[in-house]
Amino acid sequence: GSVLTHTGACAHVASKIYSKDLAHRQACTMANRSLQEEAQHIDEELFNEYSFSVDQLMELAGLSCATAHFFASYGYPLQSLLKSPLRVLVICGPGNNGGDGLVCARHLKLFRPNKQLFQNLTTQCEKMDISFLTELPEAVVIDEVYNLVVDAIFGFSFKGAVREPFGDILSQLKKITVPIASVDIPSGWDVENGCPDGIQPDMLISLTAPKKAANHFKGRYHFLGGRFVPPALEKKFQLNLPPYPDTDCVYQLN
Ligand SMILES: NC(=O)C1=CN([C@@H]2O[C@H](COP(=O)(O)OP(=O)(O)OC[C@H]3O[C@@H](n4cnc5c(N)ncnc54)[C@H](OP(=O)(O)O)[C@@H]3O)[C@@H](O)[C@H]2O)[C@@H](O)CC1
Ligand SMILES: [K+]
Repeated sequence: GSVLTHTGACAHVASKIYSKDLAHRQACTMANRSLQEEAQHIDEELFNEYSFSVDQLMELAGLSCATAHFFASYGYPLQSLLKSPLRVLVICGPGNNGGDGLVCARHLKLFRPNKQLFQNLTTQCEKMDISFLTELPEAVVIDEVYNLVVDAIFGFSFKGAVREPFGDILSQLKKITVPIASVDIPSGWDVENGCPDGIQPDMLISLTAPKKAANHFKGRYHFLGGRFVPPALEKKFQLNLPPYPDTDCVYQLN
């Protein structure tokens, strides 16, 4: 796998009960406050009230993403992944969504920003011989070399018009034909309203709970990951999370 960072992975039918719950939750939430705010409130409570550290949650989030890609290899039959060996390009943005991408890359291999956390994640990737790119290859090169692109550029804190160099990166991603797997939210999408002209990933791994923009997701695989929400927090925010089976850290929604 390769990682591109910038400064700064099956049952097929979604659980009908869960879909209803999701619709119910979204109806409730829309009446109260925006889901971008809700995601940020849940994030704050996990850290402040429940004493989790960002490293802990990021590790679980990244592991969910890597596991979702593994499950999806059943959805993307290996023979359909013509390029051999399997190569995954993980594109990491400047925030915690990018951190999830770095963890995902490490788990997939069995990741450079300034913060110590990202430096540590980068060291862990380098020690596993995961190569780092400083520039995004041309769309034709990505199509030729990689089987899958992991989009870990922006998560729930993205807002406003996309700033460079990310606008250019997202434009390139709109031209590729290899499937894109987006971590938490397709990058560049408005967290609530989506983005009809934006990238259209084939897979979405929602973390903690699907964000409102997930209603606009048209790809084939939607997973929920991040099995770390304490029951009291789930109840408070009426998340109605589905029952993760056994020890699974991802749940396929569709
Ligand atoms: N419990 C949880 O919830 C967990 C959450 N986790 C993960 O964290 C993610 C949220 O992470 P996050 O809050 O660090 O922000 P994220 O979305 O990565 O991006 C912020 C960066 O983007 C930039 N930026 C923003 N808008 C921009 C624009 N228009 N154009 C260009 N740049 C723009 C912004 O720059 P700034 O505006 O600050 O200058 C900043 O650098 C969440 O989705 C999930 O994946 C898990 O790790 C663990 C558990
Ligand atoms: K993303």
